[in-house]
Amino acid sequence: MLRLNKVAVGALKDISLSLRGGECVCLSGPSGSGKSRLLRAIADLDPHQGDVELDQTAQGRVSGHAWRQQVMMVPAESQWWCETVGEHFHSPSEEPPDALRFSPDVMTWSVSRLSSGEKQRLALWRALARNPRVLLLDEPTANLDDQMTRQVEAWLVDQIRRRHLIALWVAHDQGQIERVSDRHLGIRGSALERIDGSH
Ligand SMILES: Nc1ncnc2c1ncn2[C@@H]1O[C@H](COP(=O)(O)OP(=O)(O)OP(=O)(O)O)[C@@H](O)[C@H]1O
Repeated sequence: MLRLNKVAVGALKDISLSLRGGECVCLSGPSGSGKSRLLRAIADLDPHQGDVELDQTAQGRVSGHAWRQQVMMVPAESQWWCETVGEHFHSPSEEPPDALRFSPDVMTWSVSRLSSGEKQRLALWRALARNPRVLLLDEPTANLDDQMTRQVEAWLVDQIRRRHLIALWVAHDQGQIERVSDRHLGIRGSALERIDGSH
């Protein structure tokens, strides 16, 4: 269980929330309303007020590095710091999941050739390959076409269910939110509200 207790970051105040394993919670809100900042605060990448706790371990009790091994954020723009794709994985011999539609030699690819959509799919795989407890997804399909979006959505939801991951997923597209979310929270001013019609 991931718990936020009275978290305040940027314009958001008093955010209290519990997220369970295997549950996919979508977060929406106007541009600039603070979605990415909230994810960064949960990942201990931005300073904030209030408490964040994972399975009774408070964020402040472990190093940022150790926290982020469990609480993995996949930002909208992924970072790549080595020359080849495989150097970013602990097990470069791993086969790419079918849903991501890569050829088996993708680990040998140079990062410089990657399209934005390839980077996005690889960043998702890289995050899951590290076996986190929590996935913080910032518009994970923003660079993908409709068909690939559906495939990646289905793959992510399946991974979230099977691995019992805690997932907070920033999304703008109402259709996507309806397809993937168990719960839909929207930013309204400084607060989070449950959006009507979420199941
Ligand atoms: N480190 C920071 N210090 C001060 N202000 C920041 C910082 N990071 C972001 N902001 C500001 O906080 C606000 C929220 O930014 P954030 O990136 O969280 O928005 P968002 O809801 O994710 O928007 P979008 O949908 O456009 O990606 C913006 O006005 C942004 O300029």
